[in-house]
Amino acid sequence: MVNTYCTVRQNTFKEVDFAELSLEEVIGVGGFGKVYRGTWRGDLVAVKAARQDPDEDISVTSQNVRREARLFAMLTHPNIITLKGVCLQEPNMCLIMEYAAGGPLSRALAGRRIPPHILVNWAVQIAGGMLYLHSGAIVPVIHRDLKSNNSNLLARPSARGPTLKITDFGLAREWHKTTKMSAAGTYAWMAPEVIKTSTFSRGSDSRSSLPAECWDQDPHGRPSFAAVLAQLSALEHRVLDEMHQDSFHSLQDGWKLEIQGMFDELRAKEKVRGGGAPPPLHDSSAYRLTRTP
Ligand SMILES: Nc1ncnc2c1ncn2[C@@H]1O[C@H](COP(=O)(O)OP(=O)(O)OP(=O)(O)O)[C@@H](O)[C@H]1O
Repeated sequence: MVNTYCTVRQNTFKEVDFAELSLEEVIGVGGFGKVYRGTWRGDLVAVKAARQDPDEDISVTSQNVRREARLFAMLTHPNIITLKGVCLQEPNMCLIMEYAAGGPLSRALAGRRIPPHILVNWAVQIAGGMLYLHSGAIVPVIHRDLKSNNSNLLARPSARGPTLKITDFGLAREWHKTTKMSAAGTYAWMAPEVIKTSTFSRGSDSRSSLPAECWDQDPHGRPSFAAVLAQLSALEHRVLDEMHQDSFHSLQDGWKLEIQGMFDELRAKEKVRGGGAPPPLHDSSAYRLTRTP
């Protein structure tokens, strides 16, 4: 039996014995490795197994798992997925997380039309989680890969106002250690300065958000998550009282066309620069960059 607490600087994570885990099915595959639904001590959990790169020494994989676990373990917020424990037994190194049964936000958004007040509430929850990461956590953290695949619903979207949880801290970094680092993230969600110069800041996280000022080319011109949250909270009340669902959905169709146009333009520019046409946006794996620290 392992079950000890490992304290590394101020961060503590619970070490779990692999024999205590029961893995049921693969629910997704990310840059870090496969994610399984499983059970641990009677609770449903999501188990994120570390992928072992054949060209990489196992000690490097172990270091990466410890780094993600240390950072993840110090985060406590209703909109951040909870890390329950870590298995450091080679070759079964994995993170054991609270299970979000409702699936990724990307899937919920691609399905049926969601009423505007629920959409705005989801945005409020994400902004709340991001504000905590940037300003409320023991050490401020930059996520670096905020996107709809990395926001999971705790329950099915049909449930009334399900809780949203931000996941995937494989690329996240403590703020004081983060300015310039190797490119990592997902192109479609990246801030321009990250694509051009690999320079990260709190502003590069808020680029993945709304309102329109978040799209400012200058990261210093983008609002903080405190400002984003204040605007969204005010909007949440207005939407419920004033917004007619049909007019909202036709607005949404307009935005989709506008965003599609922007991406078509980007693809065309990329083609002119000689790199050939980038792959279609729905092929998100093609837009992944390396995970090197
Ligand atoms: N705690 C969780 N509960 C339920 N499902 C989860 C949980 N964590 C991750 N998943 C699911 O597992 C899949 C893979 O997640 P992961 O965060 O590893 O990769 P990703 O974000 O899809 O890709 P990448 O890591 O390359 O950015 C996603 O579909 C996600 O919804």
